[in-house]
Amino acid sequence: ENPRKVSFNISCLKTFLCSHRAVAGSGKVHYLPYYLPCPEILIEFLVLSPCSVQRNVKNRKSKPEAAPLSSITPALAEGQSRALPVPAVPHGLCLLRYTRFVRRFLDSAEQHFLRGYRVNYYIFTDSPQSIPQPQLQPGRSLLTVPVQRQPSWQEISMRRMEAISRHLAQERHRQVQYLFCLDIDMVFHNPWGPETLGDIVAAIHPGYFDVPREQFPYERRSSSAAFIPEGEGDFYYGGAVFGGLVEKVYEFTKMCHMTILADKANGIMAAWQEESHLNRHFLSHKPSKLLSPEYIWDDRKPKPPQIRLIRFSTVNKNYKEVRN
Ligand SMILES: CC(=O)N[C@H]1[C@@H](OP(=O)(O)OP(=O)(O)OC[C@H]2O[C@@H](n3ccc(=O)[nH]c3=O)[C@H](O)[C@@H]2O)O[C@H](CO)[C@H](O)[C@@H]1O
Ligand SMILES: [Mn+2]
Repeated sequence: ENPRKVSFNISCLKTFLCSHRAVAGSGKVHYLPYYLPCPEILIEFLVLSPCSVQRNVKNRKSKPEAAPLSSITPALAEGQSRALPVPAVPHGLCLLRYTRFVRRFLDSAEQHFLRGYRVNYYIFTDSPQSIPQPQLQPGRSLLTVPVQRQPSWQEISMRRMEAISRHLAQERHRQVQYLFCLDIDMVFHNPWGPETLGDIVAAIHPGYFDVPREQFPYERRSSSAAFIPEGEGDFYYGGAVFGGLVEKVYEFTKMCHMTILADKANGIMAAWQEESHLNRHFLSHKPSKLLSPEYIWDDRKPKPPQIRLIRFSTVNKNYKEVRN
């Protein structure tokens, strides 16, 4: 079987053919001036000035450069993993009641996540003492990174862009080539192999792979730095899975953190928090690899025929109980 064969149809592919005349809010993306305490952040923010946002939208090629949807068979994935051991790091975040998801995440990752590779797990948590220390395969280790408690689930979810970029800046992961940043309320059901490695990797959100672009829940208010006008956008990407080369992920998380701070200074929170900023970023900086929803499924959704294998999926959780 041809391993490059796309495993399912995505009707939103047709949206590439649409023209993209709309320019961000007719070119007007205004940020109010605000104070940022860290000089490093200020310098980076200049990159995101209104004119560069507008230019990116205008110059956008009508076809994204994203790689075809990944559908390499597990057999090939495993064969490759033995040949090319590359260290990889999944970063999970669990604050408040989300520590309960850690064990299932780790146990299933040991079975399915990049088997045969050296892997360091980093769990970002406000409660290091409650993180289980399961037996890991040789060459794999688990580290906890303490992070501050946050006042709301929205803030927790958004702050991971800051936490990851800070952590990468400090650690300079010399040995590590690739990393993935993953929601912790998820579990591996099937192999996640080296077919997922790429410069900068995004995944198509399982709720939007078969809906027209007009229905993507992008941020639609032009006062937000995550704004995407009608008629723009390639895919709706999920916030729960992104990754790539360490340097690229560092740049990516730093940029998203900046745009989140810009919104915060303007008193606005994007429709889907950091996921909206991630989607805006990937509009002008195309991911080099796109993972199918096989890699970011949801246990509550039945498996449609287009999805061959559910590899990584959100567990069915009680939102009220874990978030409040
Ligand atoms: C499948 C998918 O793409 N999911 C995204 C979606 O909803 P989700 O429903 O998946 O959001 P969620 O409740 O899983 O929160 C995202 C993540 O933040 C962490 N967390 C959250 C709350 C908390 O009290 N403690 C804690 O540790 C944890 O790692 C969790 O996995 O939208 C969120 C932002 O609104 C994120 O972008 C998620 O990645
Ligand atoms: Mn989640």
